[in-house]
Amino acid sequence: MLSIKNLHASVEDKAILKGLDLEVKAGEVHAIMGPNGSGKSTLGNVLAGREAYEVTEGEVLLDGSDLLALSPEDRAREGVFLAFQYPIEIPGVSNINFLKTALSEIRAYKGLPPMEARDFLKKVKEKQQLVEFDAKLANRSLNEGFSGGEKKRNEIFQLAMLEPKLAILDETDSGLDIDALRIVARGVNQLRADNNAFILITHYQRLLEYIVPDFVHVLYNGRIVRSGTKELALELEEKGYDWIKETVDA
Ligand SMILES: Nc1ncnc2c1ncn2[C@@H]1O[C@H](COP(=O)(O)OP(=O)(O)OP(=O)(O)O)[C@@H](O)[C@H]1O
Repeated sequence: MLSIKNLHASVEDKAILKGLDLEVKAGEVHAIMGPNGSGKSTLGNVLAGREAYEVTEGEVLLDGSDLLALSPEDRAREGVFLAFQYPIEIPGVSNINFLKTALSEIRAYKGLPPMEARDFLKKVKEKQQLVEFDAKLANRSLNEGFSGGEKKRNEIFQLAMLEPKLAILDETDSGLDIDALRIVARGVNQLRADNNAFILITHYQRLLEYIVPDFVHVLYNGRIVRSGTKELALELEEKGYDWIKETVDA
């Protein structure tokens, strides 16, 4: 599904990603861990196509097509979803209207007409139940005044509604409490399927107790320097990152 080869990217002329390789297949969940400042969020931002991030070398293919050639909007239409650490608030735009517009955009891109109102509402109900999302939140303005946990719930609800091919969840922030972690975990577990993939950026071994990833990668100094299974996350928890830095820097 996603193939990243020798990716180099800079922010304000500072090289952050320095030859990153990553292969993600459909049906897989990959966790990306690594010390502060190693480039984890930068990777998410580069994949989503955010402006400040300049790719200087390498390629990213999504189902064999050049992802980097697409605008951020078209990446989203192609099914790439990036959940930010701090989702924006849009007063005056209800969650439901936002999702209706987003879904119509995705369908139009695929040459499909907008969903019938009845079908859309059925889908809203079904997905609300699936991810246990409060109907009252769905009708409020997008993220306005939402608590951290409610924003997380909303993020998972958006995921459920938009059914992206590739979801990148940046959960780096230490402000997530245990409930928010559980919300994210439950949602991801419900939505995991053979035709989608997840990249979870996280500092938490704890999150990975709830979502068992197929692979764990350590990003250090702009490259993936170690990959393994969930045992690698346990090892990191126990030993910290210094042993990895020592082997890489040696
Ligand atoms: N928009 C930006 N402007 C300037 N510098 C940036 C920007 N985005 C990232 N950087 C810099 O790039 C480096 C990598 O940041 P990034 O957020 O990707 O690391 P991270 O691995 O996610 O870190 P953390 O674990 O602390 O969240 C940092 O030195 C950061 O200051």
